[in-house]
Amino acid sequence: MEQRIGFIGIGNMGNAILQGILASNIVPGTQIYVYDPQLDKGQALNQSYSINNLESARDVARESDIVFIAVKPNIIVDVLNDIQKELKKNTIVISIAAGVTIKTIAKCVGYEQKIVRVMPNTPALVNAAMCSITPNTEVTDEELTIVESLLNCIGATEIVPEYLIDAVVGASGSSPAFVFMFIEALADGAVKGGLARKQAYKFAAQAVLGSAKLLLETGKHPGELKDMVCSPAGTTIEGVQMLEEKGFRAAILDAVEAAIKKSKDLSEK
Ligand SMILES: NC(=O)C1=CN([C@@H]2O[C@H](COP(=O)(O)OP(=O)(O)OC[C@H]3O[C@@H](n4cnc5c(N)ncnc54)[C@H](O)[C@@H]3O)[C@@H](O)[C@H]2O)C=CC1
Ligand SMILES: O=C(O)[C@@H]1CCC=N1
Repeated sequence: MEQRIGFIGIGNMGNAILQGILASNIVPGTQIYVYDPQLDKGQALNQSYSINNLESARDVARESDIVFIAVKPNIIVDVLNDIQKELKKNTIVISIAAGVTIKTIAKCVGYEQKIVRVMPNTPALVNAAMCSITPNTEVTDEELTIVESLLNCIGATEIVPEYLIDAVVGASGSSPAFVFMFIEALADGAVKGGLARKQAYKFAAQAVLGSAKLLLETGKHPGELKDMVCSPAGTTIEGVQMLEEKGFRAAILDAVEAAIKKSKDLSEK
């Protein structure tokens, strides 16, 4: 890929995307420009890849053809206003901020600028992200394909219209936190049953990982896969009944709905 890629903010998510792109070798480190105030100026970052650690967000914007803005939502407007004059006509601005709309971004960088909203999740740190991608009308199909191939370096992608990003937040942006709570609870139960804590996390996490893989790879309905585990008069159906009694499905549905609502509220601010 010949484009120069910028990163403004390389915390959890920015760094995960950066590492995925570096590991995939689709862009050489010499074509990557980063700025994060938490890095010392000139600090060697990924020395073996020779990436460029610049002194300001503006410097990154000036050098880049595609720039990832991976700062917290509360400062993104300031960052966009700061870099706006440095963007070229064809620079693609990619925001991963939750609750910051394309309109808000366009107000800062101009309505003719190419803008893409992406909603990733923390499994990006282990190349297992799920990212939604939403381009504005200035982005061509060819440019969208380039953005997709960059994000495919950290996991799977789907293109969605902007009004569905809030639902993506509920389904995959925020949901890793819910899944970790589930794994923690599974392990607590196993510890109660006598398993050592460390082994309990391994059994619980591998069961979640394997179940997700089984669903994705077979394409079967989750209900059918659940039924495959429930032997007549067996152990599992006892647990299933307990989850139904305690309102497990309703609790998850409510949690996702709450995350979606918050995402919508943030977007409307
Ligand atoms: N953490 C998550 O699960 C997800 C986060 N996001 C979005 O990703 C964005 C980043 O979140 P995280 O990586 O979790 O946060 P983080 O706090 O780990 O990273 C933000 C980085 O921005 C840097 N920064 C602060 N001011 C800056 C400036 N003026 N210029 C350049 N860099 C600056 C900070 O030093 C920090 O390293 C947020 O907008 C969030 O909404 C989206 C999906 C999932
Ligand atoms: O909690 C948040 O606001 C971010 C966005 C999606 C996941 N984490």
